[in-house]
Amino acid sequence: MSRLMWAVIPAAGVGKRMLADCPKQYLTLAGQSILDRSIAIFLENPQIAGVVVGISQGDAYWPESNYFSHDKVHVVEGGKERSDTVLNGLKYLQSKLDDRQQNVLVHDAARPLLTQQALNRIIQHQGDQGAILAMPSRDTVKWKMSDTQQAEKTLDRNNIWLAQTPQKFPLETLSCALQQANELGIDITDECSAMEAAGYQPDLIVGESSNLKLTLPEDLLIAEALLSFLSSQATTQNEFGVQQ
Ligand SMILES: Nc1ccn([C@@H]2O[C@H](COP(=O)(O)OP(=O)(O)OP(=O)(O)O)[C@@H](O)[C@H]2O)c(=O)n1
Ligand SMILES: C[C@](O)(CO)[C@H](O)COP(=O)(O)O
Repeated sequence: MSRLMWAVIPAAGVGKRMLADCPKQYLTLAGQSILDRSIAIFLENPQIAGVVVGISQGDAYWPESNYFSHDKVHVVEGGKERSDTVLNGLKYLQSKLDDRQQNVLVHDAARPLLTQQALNRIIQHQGDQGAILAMPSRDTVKWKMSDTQQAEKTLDRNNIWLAQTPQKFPLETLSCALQQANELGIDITDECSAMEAAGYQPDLIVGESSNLKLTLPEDLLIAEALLSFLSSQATTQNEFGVQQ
């Protein structure tokens, strides 16, 4: 039997673009907080050992979570940037795990609609340079001129993939790649960027368009609709997506 996997969930952002009166991970979707939904997805998967959540210092909302004192949920302090929060989570795992090169998953708290099918796809993926969930672009993609609001060219969309989470990498390699990117001042918005900068070529696994990152106020409305769509699908499909 393969070893159980750890997940790091960065949840220390302020959600500026959401324009809400609390950090967006504490807004509720059908009665449950976005953060609790994200944590629950991992705890419900039998291949997950535990979850490390990055929480801001003095976060007054976290104690209200259903997972505040759950034995499989461990908390680390959030950092200034998302990558700093992730690094804190990785450092915690490095101090806890014997095999420091075991694969770990990193997933945004702000993506509460990840399905078990997509999570299983990335957990089961075999490959030595890591992997991420991503979606092929379905739009025509323009490259904008740097100085004006004009199109300079059209990119080949076959080569454009939009990054999602979870992203899966060997613990020590990812930690080194993130630290190196920090030291070199490279702008890192996901783990894969750090790995690319360190010379790796992670695999792209097809994600799901429903695995939305809740960023803007209107995303909440879309998420409510997707949630009810996914719930109706779940009652008619098994974990392999087969109609029952
Ligand atoms: N210093 C930070 C910044 C972000 N995050 C987390 O990283 C994920 C993805 O980031 P994003 O969607 O950009 O969240 P925010 O930074 O909160 O949003 P905004 O940029 O609108 O402020 C979120 O789960 C967020 O809580 C984090 O743990 N630590
Ligand atoms: C990691 C991520 O979710 C991949 O899409 C994303 O990079 C998070 O940060 P963003 O820069 O706010 O999209």
